[in-house]
Amino acid sequence: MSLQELDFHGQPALRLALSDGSACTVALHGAQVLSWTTADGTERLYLSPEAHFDGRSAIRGGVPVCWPQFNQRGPLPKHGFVRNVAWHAEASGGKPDTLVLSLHDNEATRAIWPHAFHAKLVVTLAPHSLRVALGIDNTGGGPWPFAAALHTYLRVDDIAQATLQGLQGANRWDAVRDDRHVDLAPELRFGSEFDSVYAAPARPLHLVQPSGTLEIAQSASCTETVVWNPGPELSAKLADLPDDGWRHMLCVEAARIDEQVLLTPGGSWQGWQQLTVL
Ligand SMILES: O=P(O)(O)OC[C@H]1O[C@@H](O)[C@H](O)[C@@H](O)[C@@H]1O
Repeated sequence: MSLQELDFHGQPALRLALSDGSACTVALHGAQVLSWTTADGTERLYLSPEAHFDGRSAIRGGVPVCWPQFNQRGPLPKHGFVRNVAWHAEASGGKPDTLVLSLHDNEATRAIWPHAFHAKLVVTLAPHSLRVALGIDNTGGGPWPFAAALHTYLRVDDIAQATLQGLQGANRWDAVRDDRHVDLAPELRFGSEFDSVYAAPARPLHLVQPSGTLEIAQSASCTETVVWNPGPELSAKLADLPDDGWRHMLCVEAARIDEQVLLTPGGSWQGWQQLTVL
């Protein structure tokens, strides 16, 4: 087990490694997990080779934390502001397999969103799994609502050969077509822009590829699962993604969107996503 501070493309980051050889790297900027490798050396997360590491922009890849707003559903910057600011490393309370990052409201956050909060991201590494948990405390004097998402970019060998299973029967809002329906497909395949918000099923999803299967579980407090792949046209338009980036990634996000959380003073909320290599 080892914990190392490092410079990752000019950004301060922490790297946690287990004795079996698995490791994860988390940037303080956005408390963003940027890499997760299992003992066999396989990278499980997608990080764009054209991502911006300027200490302001959201980093394209890994696990961006979207809070307190999802996407453009509100007046705040897209996906909220915590992915655009530096968090702090905290002691992990004697848990050597865990990284803890923390963000308290400050002058800069209150200029964007006038509320007192403490956000905590707890990243727990095990030989075949990675768990990312977002905790939110209301440290102010009044209640406020929020949405949230752990916007995970999963690395895929070839999107044409990947399927996502477990969403059959789930209510879906297809954002590309602005269409609501129950998804009847036994498995999802990808080839063009895919952007949908699903009512999260109770059971984990499976990302199935010829090289193996990844199980994706999330807390019941995350009531939606977002599935996003930009496809070739949007990929070509996104400055921080290579034109063929869409072939190597699939975002499967543990989210809380439609019914926002209303957190009262002193109240706490937690949401998590767990990835397990089967
Ligand atoms: O480019 P951003 O701000 O990181 O957002 C990426 C995507 O994030 C997804 O969660 C949304 O469903 C998409 O609509 C959005 O395009």
